[in-house]
Amino acid sequence: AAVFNWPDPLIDNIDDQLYRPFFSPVSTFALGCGQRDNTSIAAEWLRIAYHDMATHDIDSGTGGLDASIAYELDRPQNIGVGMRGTLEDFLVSPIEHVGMADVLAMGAISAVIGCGGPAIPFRAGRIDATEAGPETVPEPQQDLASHIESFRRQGFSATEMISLVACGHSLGGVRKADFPLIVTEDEPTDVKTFASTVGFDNTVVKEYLDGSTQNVLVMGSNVTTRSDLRIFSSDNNATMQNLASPDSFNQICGDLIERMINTVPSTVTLTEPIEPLDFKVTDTFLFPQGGSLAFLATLRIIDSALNRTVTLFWKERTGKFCPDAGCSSGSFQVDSEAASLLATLKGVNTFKFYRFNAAIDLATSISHFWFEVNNNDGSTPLIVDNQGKNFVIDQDVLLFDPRRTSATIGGLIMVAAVKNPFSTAAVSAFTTIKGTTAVPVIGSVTTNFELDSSHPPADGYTFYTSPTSFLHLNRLSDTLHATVDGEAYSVWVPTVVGTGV
Ligand code: HEM
Repeated sequence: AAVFNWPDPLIDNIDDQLYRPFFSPVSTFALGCGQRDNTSIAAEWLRIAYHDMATHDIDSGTGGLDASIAYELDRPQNIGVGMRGTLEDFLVSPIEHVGMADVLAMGAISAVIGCGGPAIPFRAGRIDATEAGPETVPEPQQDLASHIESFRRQGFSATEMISLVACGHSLGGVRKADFPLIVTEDEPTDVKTFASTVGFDNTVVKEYLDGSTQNVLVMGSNVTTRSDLRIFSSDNNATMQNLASPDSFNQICGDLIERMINTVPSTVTLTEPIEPLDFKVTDTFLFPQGGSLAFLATLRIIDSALNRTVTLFWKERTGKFCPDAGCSSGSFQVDSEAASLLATLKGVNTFKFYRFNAAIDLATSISHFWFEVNNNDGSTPLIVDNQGKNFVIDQDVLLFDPRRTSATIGGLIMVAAVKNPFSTAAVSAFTTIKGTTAVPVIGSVTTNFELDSSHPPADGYTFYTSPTSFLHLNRLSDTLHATVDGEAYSVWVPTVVGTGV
């Protein structure tokens, strides 16, 4: 599994989206296989992942799951309200380090488990395309040879094609409004579902084999568009027979959908699978306050029956202030939070958040920190120190100041603290901003900060603030950058609400 070397905004954020419910639509909207548009949210999420991936060309190594679908929505092959609807579901989910392509891939995993299917490992690191890919999504009126060639180009054999289509068509169905030549006028429903059950299971296979299927791509009156029939029967039903066992259906579909979401351009390298982290440092803030440096930090631990105490330790950046064992502070608050469905499928039900608020000596500052976790059961306390490397604070010159930052009706007024600049520092924020319903693609903007007239210099720091023209309301994440006395600094600001943290 992927190792979390703090700070790592990519793994940090993905872990939150996958394993903390209510952090992101990704882990919540598709729960319970909830219905929408006469089919399910999950069906819409799974279909878009396939269509986005279907631009892959194994021969040239181009295309794949890269969110190019956002530029391809006007094509007939991508017709359907679910496509735009899904991108709208996810408008709030990307950040600077996590693109829409990773979000679509997480969505596919959530769709499958939300409807009772298998848990699929998630690897991160997809890169969003900046333009449309080729028009290579298979369509129902094409012949079998074209479909075999489409799937070959996407990286799947003819047998895998049969399985992947059966897996995908376990969910949802075909809309009359979008496909009037397939779901014809005489059909009583607006959506003709592929199977008689809503969940992610092999009903679509069983009903095909026993002849009771209502799948309109198998038995619809329009023979030209019976693509599922041509595909399913292309090896005399051998693959469909194999999928008739629920276990092999789950196994094969889990593996193939995993390969589907991991189909990316050859220039992209994905991380190892991201499992729930045993120990995760989160919500760290360092800023000058009342004669010292306030240091807020949280250690998230997978909950167990143990009655733990956790202590934060740190060492000075310059000079001597702390005892040899390090300065220390106990947690002031412990919160519990239920884990997401995906986490529970991996045996993790609850997280505990040990929160710290330490006052750091201003003159000697802080260079690194670590934690001691005591299970209070006689065992040796565990040291949590970023795999032996410590949690290193790389600089204290440019800091994000959450307490001087304020939320107004117009959005966030961000404040950065710069340590003792000899000359005026050039401070700016690189802000990732939400796409819109019309253009569901994330963007970014760089904003120069101004000397903060409402916060005079204090504790050896000078404050800079975002101008009122700052695009606050659409912000997804920020990195602050500054040039201070000729040196460049940056600080990653995780998505937080403005005041007081
Ligand atoms: C030859 C290949 C395929 C063809 C011709 C095809 C065709 C179609 C058509 C015409 C629809 C109806 C869409 C709508 O009305 O909104 C549909 C729905 C769907 N397809 Fe496919 N499909 C293919 C492969 C796949 C694959 C490989 C997957 C995923 C692994 C997939 C997943 C879905 C899902 C989940 C839906 C339901 C969407 C909803 O209810 O909103 N399809 N497909």
